Amino acid sequence: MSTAAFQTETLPLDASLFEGGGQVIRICIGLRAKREDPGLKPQHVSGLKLVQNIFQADLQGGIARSKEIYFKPNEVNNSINTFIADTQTAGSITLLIQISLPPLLFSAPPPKSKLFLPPRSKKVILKGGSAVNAAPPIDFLTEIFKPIVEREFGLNFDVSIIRRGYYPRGGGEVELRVDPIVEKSLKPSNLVERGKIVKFGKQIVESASKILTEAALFELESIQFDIEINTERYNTCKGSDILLWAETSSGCLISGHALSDKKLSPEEIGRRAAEELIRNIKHGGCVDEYLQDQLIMFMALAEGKSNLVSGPITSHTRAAIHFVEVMSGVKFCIKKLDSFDSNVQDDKSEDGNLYLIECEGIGLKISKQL
Ligand SMILES: Nc1ncnc2c1ncn2[C@@H]1O[C@H](COP(=O)(O)OP(=O)(O)OP(=O)(O)O)[C@@H](O)[C@H]1O
Repeated sequence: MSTAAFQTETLPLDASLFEGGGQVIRICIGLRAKREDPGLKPQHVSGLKLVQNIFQADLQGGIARSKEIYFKPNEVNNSINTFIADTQTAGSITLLIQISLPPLLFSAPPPKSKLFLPPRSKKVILKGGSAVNAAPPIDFLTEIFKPIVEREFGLNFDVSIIRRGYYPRGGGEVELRVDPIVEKSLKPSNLVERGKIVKFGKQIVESASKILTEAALFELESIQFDIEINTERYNTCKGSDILLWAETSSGCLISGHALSDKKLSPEEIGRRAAEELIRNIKHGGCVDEYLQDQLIMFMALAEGKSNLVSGPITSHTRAAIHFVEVMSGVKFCIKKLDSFDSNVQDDKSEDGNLYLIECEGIGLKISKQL
């Protein structure tokens, strides 16, 4: 494997820097420290164990509440094609996907002969919560993250939702199937043009209420309403959530989400999702406040220069940039854009807080061993 600038020596990492959350573990198998309840949560342990299995890694301290871990990856375990990760709780399934997707993309053994056979896809069965607080809901993964990373970076994976599951019971199940990439790198992304909104979409999982949807749509009327709305609706008796998104003429997808909460009325939940979407539309960037940090690792792994125009830089993005830089040697540059009118078109940034995030990726590649 061409590991370019990737670290091969033992690297001590201080996971209390920046956001200091589970995101740090997912990026570089570090630790979450700057939290009210520091140490590993069960869902982080499940993620670590999954990656430990993929890499046949040496893992020490991989237990709940641990404040220090040692992780040393070895060869990819190519004798297993289906891995299983079960949070045993309503731990987020999508955060398990966040930790396992990059390693699975580069998990194929290097081809040994000139005769090139595509590697078999890897499957992971994931169990836990499909929409939980402070994590991507599964619909964000399928409707926003997947189409953007597949198009921008040239990778492929499939996600099948077998069952949805909510806090506190969990019980959700998702199958992830990843096509490992061999003999090529990820291509660099170029998300700089926001374009005009051409479509709104919404995905609703609800146990009872139509009010939730109506409230969200009412809120959306304040921005624009003469466009097609694509609705998907699912019924489940375990919980509800709503994902709204806007699609633009240049192919950007921008989301707003809210989860059911006993303390909130359905109107309030619908309104929150719409407010989040409107906030993310108004800044004029090409991604919402969540996709922003989720693209950083792929930008660093791709071959060549990636550009991303986004709204205000989140603390998750700053954390992702810091740890990705430490692990890969890639340098990110963030420039404030004073005027980017030609790219913002009808949706001008409210406060001019548009930023360009750039980096020259390392072009990680699994190459032939001849
Ligand atoms: N509504 C949402 N839509 C899409 N992505 C989301 C949403 N809410 C949170 N995320 C993403 O979930 C990830 C959360 O990372 P974070 O480190 O905060 O989580 P964590 O593992 O639960 O850690 P901790 O428990 O320490 O907070 C980030 O990548 C963030 O962008």
